[in-house]
Amino acid sequence: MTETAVEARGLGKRFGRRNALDACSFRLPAGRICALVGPNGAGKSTLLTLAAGLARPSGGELRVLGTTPAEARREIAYVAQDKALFPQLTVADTLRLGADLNPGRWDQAAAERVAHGDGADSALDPYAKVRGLSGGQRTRVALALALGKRPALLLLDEPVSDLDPLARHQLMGTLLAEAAEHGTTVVMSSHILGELAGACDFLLLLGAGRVRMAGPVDDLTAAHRLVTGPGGAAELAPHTVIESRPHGRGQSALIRPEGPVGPGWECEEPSLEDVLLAHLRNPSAPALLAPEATVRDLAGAGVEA
Ligand SMILES: Nc1ncnc2c1ncn2[C@@H]1O[C@H](COP(=O)(O)OP(=O)(O)OP(=O)(O)O)[C@@H](O)[C@H]1O
Repeated sequence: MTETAVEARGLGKRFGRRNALDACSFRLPAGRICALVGPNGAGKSTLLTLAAGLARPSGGELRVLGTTPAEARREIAYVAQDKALFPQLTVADTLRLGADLNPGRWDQAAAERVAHGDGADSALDPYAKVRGLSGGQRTRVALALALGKRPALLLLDEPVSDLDPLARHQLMGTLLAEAAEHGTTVVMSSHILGELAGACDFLLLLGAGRVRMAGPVDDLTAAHRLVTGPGGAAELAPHTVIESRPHGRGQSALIRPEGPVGPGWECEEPSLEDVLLAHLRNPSAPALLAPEATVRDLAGAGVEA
């Protein structure tokens, strides 16, 4: 097994004159559960499509599981936003198709756990046709197909947006268990920031097609401080200020400290959601790549970080 699940070097994808991805360089170590975050149009789905081998980059390079996405396809499962399924098949037939398409690696028990959940209330009728299922139920069938394949890399495009809270909770638990037991790498795009913190240990934040932040969640939150104090914004000038706003008679800010913060400022470590919201509100904040997310010998590759 390679120690790097996904590695992008100067990756670009253009649609006409628009850059959906532009000079993206980052590394995702294997076995991580990576949240892929960014505003609408940031390039998340484009990146997942390239990683799944369903489109080709316009520039740069993308390596998946140590090879090209096309070569790695057997090891990859991808659930797109539109959850493409055969509407005329039943749930049971869909899972049987998954077994037929993945001989020697299909895990029926894992697929059924995802499709039917824990509670009797949420269990899907195996004889129900896909076309008669609700959006969230279809999502569960698509996720069951993906997890039943026992992929080394699981790419999920907004998997939780239409799941009920119990199904979301179960899915997050399943992903954590898969990563722990089988070393599966998961990349999951989502706008539901509050739910990512518990499940994801790695983050990739995109903005306007560029990498704005990448690295282990703990390292990224530890690199920031939420500060509140009576001073003016000028007092924070030595630090990288991601976002600053008036707070009572003083100031409250999210910063990347470049040394000790002056006296009088209350300092605390922010949550992942605090860090993400501040970066989303300030698209021009300087990018941050943790060492673990940095492509090795990038200079040798002639690519800008
Ligand atoms: N097939 C396509 N043809 C033309 N432009 C496209 C195509 N796919 C994506 N784009 C453009 O590329 C940019 C990135 O789109 P993408 O779907 O990757 O964003 P996203 O981060 O997944 O957004 P969202 O959060 O809304 O799902 C957008 O400006 C979009 O309009």
